[in-house]
Amino acid sequence: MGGCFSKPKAAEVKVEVVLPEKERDKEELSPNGKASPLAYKSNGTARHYHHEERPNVLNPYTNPKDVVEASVCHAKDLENGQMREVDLGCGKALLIKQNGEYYALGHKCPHYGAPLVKGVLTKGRVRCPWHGACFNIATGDIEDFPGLDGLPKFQVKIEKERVYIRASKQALQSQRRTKVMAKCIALSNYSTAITNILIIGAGPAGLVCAETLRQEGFSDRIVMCTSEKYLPYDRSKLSKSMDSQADQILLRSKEFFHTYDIEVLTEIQVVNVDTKNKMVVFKDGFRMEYNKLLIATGNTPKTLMCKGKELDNVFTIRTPEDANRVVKLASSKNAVIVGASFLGMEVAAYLSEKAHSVSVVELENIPFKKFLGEKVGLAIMKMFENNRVKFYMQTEVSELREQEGKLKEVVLKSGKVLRADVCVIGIGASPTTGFLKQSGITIDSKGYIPVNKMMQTNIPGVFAAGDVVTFPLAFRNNKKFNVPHWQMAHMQGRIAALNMLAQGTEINTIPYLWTAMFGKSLRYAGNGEGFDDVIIQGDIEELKFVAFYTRNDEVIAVASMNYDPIVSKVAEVMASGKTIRKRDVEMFIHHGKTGDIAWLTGKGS
Ligand SMILES: Cc1cc2nc3c(=O)[nH]c(=O)nc-3n(C[C@H](O)[C@H](O)[C@H](O)COP(=O)(O)OP(=O)(O)OC[C@H]3O[C@@H](n4cnc5c(N)ncnc54)[C@H](O)[C@@H]3O)c2cc1C
Ligand code: FES
Repeated sequence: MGGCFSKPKAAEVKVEVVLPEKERDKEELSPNGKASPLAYKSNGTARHYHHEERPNVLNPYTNPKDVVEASVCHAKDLENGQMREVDLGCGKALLIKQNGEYYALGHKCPHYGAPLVKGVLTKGRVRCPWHGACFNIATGDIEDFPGLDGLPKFQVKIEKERVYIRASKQALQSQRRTKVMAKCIALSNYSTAITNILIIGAGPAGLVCAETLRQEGFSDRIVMCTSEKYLPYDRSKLSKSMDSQADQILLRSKEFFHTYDIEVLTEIQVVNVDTKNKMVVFKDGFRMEYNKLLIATGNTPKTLMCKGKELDNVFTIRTPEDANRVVKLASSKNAVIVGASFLGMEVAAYLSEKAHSVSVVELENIPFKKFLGEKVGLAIMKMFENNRVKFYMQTEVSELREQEGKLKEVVLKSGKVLRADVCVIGIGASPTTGFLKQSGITIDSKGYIPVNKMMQTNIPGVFAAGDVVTFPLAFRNNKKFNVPHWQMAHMQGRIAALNMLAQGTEINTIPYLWTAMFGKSLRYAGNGEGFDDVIIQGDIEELKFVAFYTRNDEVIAVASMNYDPIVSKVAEVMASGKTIRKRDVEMFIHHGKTGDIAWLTGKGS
């Protein structure tokens, strides 16, 4: 077993930290029903923080040298509902006016640094134009994902009709704020075998769950385990910047986990979960008892079933090593990608500059046809062909041939033989739930764990989140979907944590996804499963468009390229509970009549 923490001491005391449900409800919710910060003691009682014992937060305004105050504009320069990037001399801030109030926050999205001024301002929050993270304008807190941190919040005052911002220089530089978090106070509990919260999986769902627990003041033991050898990292980069080393894409540093007492056990695989005895069994025989459990084991890439599938130089992309090795092997050589999935196409795009040849083999006749429709799929295919990628469509692999133990050729059912020094398989993935067969946790026919809106499984105290679940998607009439996106895993991890603390919080988010190929990003919000029409605005040939996916009379998803921030706008309308009608979009696009969708009139950039 590897780990962020050294192997813990032997168990001495078993500490019961469960609150009776009734008491929990009373303690954990303030009279107005909102959560308040709690600390949990190891004797099983819960208590609110005393002011002076809240985890250390530096007051940014104590030392005048660390603070800058600047007049940034005239009060009349900003209308209600407007945002503006302002310069304080040693850094910029985002100034917002809403309902007559001014707010100042960090101006860059802490996820990948998008300029939030180009995002979407709605009631009380701003949504990032790139991948849809949302920030509360009054607190800077992150309310929807991706990303882990919130925005720093700055002081604003109006004096003689001028707007002044007072900000910590350090916060202006960092442009991010990690939320106040509790630490573990259950000192006597560091046993090998007992934890309060056990999280299986150290992807975004697991990590956000652990962080949310600490943010909410949970101060008992949290153990997160992963079969990989790294602390949580940004897996979405593996197919977009394939030569990234693991330490360049870590989501949090080792020090972070130490500081907040989140134990991460690496290279350790859970092989069985005994829900009756609240215990998990690891591959090496090690056992650990838990009080509450999160299953966030993601999915496992599918492999080919044909001859030669186990050859060297045949890969699925799951770890930094996979990605790094593919880049090395493909350099000036022949690469074959099987499956025109998001992953396969991102890999093909990345390798097209490095490899001698890149071929994509796909069962369908057009890439992304089911997901994005024919027109968008064809336009993307053309972009690939213009970049030297060759497609072999409506066929599949019949054999992978070797020479001296290494891949040499990919033989297609169509009879075509492709020279191949490396082959990447991107034909989908299945939920990693095989180890749960004996657990009593319900698994559906496709291997997913069905959960309710609170991420609860059929077993009390056992939660599941991320790629491994199906859950009721509120905006699609609570039909159960599996949504294997980076954003969704974050949100579900958060909801699971809140409900481990009995906060009764239901998931209500709009799925948001992105992909990047040849320096162009495609953004997507909603859930287009079963769409029956696509309405496109813009220039699809130039890849500057927005596509609305409709079912009956309703817009159920939107995709765009070079048309920001339209997808974030649509996501905000959907998040507000409003239905976007197909006829309104058509009226707007064909006749320029905005009617009910005036929000759409700010065209893309
Ligand atoms: C190459 C690639 C690129 C992607 N790009 C994008 C993108 O651009 N946009 C997007 O929205 N999504 C993208 N995705 C999807 C996104 O990464 C997933 O939706 C997300 O990682 C799911 O998070 P998760 O926490 O559910 O699981 P994962 O991130 O898959 O993590 C699962 C964790 O469980 C652990 N685990 C599994 N089984 C066990 C076991 N038995 N015992 C112990 N530990 C176990 C694993 O080691 C891992 O730590 C991409 C995925 C891949 C593979
Ligand atoms: S840069 Fe803002 S969500 Fe990604």
